[in-house]
Amino acid sequence: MINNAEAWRILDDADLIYSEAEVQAAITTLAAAISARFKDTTPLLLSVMGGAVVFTGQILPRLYFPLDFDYVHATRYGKTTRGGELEWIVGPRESVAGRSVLLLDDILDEGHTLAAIRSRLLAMGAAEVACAVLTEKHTGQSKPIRADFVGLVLPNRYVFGCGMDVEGAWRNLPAIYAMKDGQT
Ligand SMILES: O=P(O)(O)OC[C@H]1O[C@H](OP(=O)(O)OP(=O)(O)O)[C@H](O)[C@@H]1O
Ligand SMILES: Nc1nc2[nH]cnc2c(=O)[nH]1
Repeated sequence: MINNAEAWRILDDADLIYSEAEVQAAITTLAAAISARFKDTTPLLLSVMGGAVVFTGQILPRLYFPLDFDYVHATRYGKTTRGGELEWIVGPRESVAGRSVLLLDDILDEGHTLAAIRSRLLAMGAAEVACAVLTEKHTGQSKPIRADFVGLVLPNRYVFGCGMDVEGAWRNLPAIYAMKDGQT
């Protein structure tokens, strides 16, 4: 992880993209839409660790339907700002077979992470896989997956806060920031 002084310098130089109040409003709106869709279903919610930890903890108490909860852990950015091969740390359990699954993640960027997780779940027999993301980045490129629920749209910059890290740091921030251009 980056050192303390470097982490503070990155935050000092960053631009605020969404305030804590804007993030909370988006999560409330998302929770209402997801609750309307799943109220008769009892889906399995799968949180994609580690970036989804904040989004998951904040949206779960706002969801108003019976649900099962579990997680998968996969990463393709590691401590860098560029995506690579997806590394599985904890895969889905066999019990996904036959289930209606809702994936929760912090960000849909190029889409490779959620596309790979979705494919694996379907190969394991999941009945359907939907995706809810706190944020989606406008990359200007086509993506291998579309999210069913998107909270906030992001510019094409490396962002952090609300579960998203910059070189391991700042997942804990309640707002969303973009790194100064040229720092990635
Ligand atoms: O749409 P993509 O371009 O595939 O990127 C999205 C993924 O990138 C981040 O995970 P990361 O690999 O950084 O691991 P983390 O969850 O531990 O931060 C984020 O949590 C998403 O899962
Ligand atoms: N922290 C962080 N993780 C990501 N994963 C994919 N895109 C991003 C991003 O902009 N920031």
